[in-house]
Amino acid sequence: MSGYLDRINEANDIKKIEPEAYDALASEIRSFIIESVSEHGGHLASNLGVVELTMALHLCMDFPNDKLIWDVGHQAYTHKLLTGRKEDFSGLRTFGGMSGFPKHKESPCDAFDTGHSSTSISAALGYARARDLKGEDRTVVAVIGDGSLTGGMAYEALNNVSHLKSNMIIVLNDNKMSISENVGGLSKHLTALRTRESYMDFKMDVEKKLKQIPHVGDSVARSVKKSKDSIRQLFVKGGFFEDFGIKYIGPIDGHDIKEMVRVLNALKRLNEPVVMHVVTQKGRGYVPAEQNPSAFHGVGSFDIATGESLASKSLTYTSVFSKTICRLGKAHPDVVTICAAMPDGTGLIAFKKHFPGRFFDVGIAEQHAVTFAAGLAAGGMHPFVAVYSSFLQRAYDQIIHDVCIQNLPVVFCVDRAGLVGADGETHQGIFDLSYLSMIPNMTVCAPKNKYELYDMLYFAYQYHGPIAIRYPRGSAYEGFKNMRPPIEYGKSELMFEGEKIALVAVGSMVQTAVQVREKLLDKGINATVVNARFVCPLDTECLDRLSRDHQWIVTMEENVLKGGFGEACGDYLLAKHEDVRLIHVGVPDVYVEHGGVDQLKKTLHMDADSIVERICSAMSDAND
Ligand SMILES: Cc1ncc(C[n+]2csc(CCOP(=O)(O)OP(=O)(O)O)c2C)c(N)n1
Ligand SMILES: CC(=O)[C@@H](O)[C@H](O)COP(=O)(O)O
Ligand SMILES: [Mg+2]
Repeated sequence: MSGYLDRINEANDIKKIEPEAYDALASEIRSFIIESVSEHGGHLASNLGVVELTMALHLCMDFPNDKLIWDVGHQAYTHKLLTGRKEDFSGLRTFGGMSGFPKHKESPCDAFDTGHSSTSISAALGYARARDLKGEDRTVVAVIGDGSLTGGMAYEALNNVSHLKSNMIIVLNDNKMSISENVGGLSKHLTALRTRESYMDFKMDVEKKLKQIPHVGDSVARSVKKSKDSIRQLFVKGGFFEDFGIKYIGPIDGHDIKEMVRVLNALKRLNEPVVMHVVTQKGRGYVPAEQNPSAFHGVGSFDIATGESLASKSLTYTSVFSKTICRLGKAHPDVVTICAAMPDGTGLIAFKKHFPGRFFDVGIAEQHAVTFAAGLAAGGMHPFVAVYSSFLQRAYDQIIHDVCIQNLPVVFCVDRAGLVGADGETHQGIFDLSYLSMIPNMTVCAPKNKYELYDMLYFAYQYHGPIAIRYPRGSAYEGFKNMRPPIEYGKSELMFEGEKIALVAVGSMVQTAVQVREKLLDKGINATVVNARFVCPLDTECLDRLSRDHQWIVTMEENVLKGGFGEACGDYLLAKHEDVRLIHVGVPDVYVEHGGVDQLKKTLHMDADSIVERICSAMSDAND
């Protein structure tokens, strides 16, 4: 390998690389990304697809003055490499190491932090307008994928872009894929744009027409005006964007650096917004990812030679949900399922296979997913919306306005609830207990193990109102198989009866509570353990009983403390039982960065050892 990548130590260094070496640099970048991701895990296929596009953008932009905003941000690895962060890949997505997403605090070249989809056009428009208002000179570019363009926010932004007419470039990175197959009318429209005859005409014509654009010389204003007319000839008429009032150019080969550089340099001189449609191949340069981009969208460590995962395979809560929802679907023809572009991640892919007519992937459109579910429920179906906790944040008003006020029977299957690990602060599912349990008519519950998830899903089908079941990413706990009393609405489960200290835990923290109990037993303390099961409504009868028999009540949840289970218990108990002493274990008032879940729990003092230490020290303080 000739070490072109080694010559890139900071932003803009790519401009020193001779054009004949661009292909070699691209292939070095690909090898580097494949190696890093094979070790640490990460978003492989999307990153491999945008190597040339990122190089072209870096050749035309001046960092950090110019602003490049990546939608979702899962495809920014080449951008990180080209802005001097090669060494940081040794800590990619690990605790204290480099994030897998753009982070302004990591580099001034990361203009805007992302993680959730469809925000880039709004943010870029904000940057462009701020530039105009302040009289600054900078290029602003948003890069949005075809999947992310299914999100409603993108259209709200395009509507505003069309109105404000600020100078900005929207690069539409079309790889014909979301995480899974892209869906819907937009996807069909992009296919039409890609395949219409003018694409070939455009490719043949582009060089000739660009040559007609005069160089920006002494009189910038005059030549810009002239060049605008020439550039205008390149735009293709009649597509969605044109109809929306925004210029459209493309489709352009997203692996042809020189062509993209020529077009970008021309577009920079325009004084209005433009969509540049590039076509890329997801997973390019790594055969297993090219063949199965969905499987290599987000991966754990894997063997480069075979593409086989090296991560240990265990039964996940997602797969328990997946199997259970299929059983429910078979038994009950009114069961319908909805996901927002996550059929694989949520485990609905099996339901789709068995009941294609009752499965709906609505694209990256959580808001629509929830109101669509409300409509289905109003129309007599029983919808199960499977969604990640952090993405459900998008649909807050829809949960209240469309589901809960009407008390409709929608089941929210909230996956990735709690700490998710390597994706970090944008993806931690640590707010749902707070944001859901404050809504009137909403029921919120969390299973302690795989059996309880099964039982809760069946319970949710019988229950006729809005109900959320939240469960974590990763392995399903298989312990306490024999502790399986039937689910009773709003009732907790007494698992171990002790004295003095009661540990009242939610979902994933039940396992930790039992570990705490064992460690306390070693110290001669026999603590009670209660599995809360329901966060909303609270089992106040149980809380009354516990506060009569115990001096300490320790609440435990994988959720922010603010507005969470502990706070709700505290509000109830302190009003009624003045003597009871409370300890609340949960996520403090901070954003939790990326890292292994166990490591994060230690750092947040949510692991069994830290909790025991805290209990012992609180007890000894109280005795002093
Ligand atoms: C609000 C929200 N919902 C879901 C996701 C999960 N997600 C991350 S990337 C992605 C697909 C994006 O597709 P596209 O924009 O085409 O990018 P590609 O991966 O194809 O490069 C999805 C659904 C998310 N990040 N944010
Ligand atoms: C970028 C993004 O939002 C998704 O790809 C997410 O990283 C998937 O997370 P899981 O790995 O938990 O499915
Ligand atoms: Mg895509």
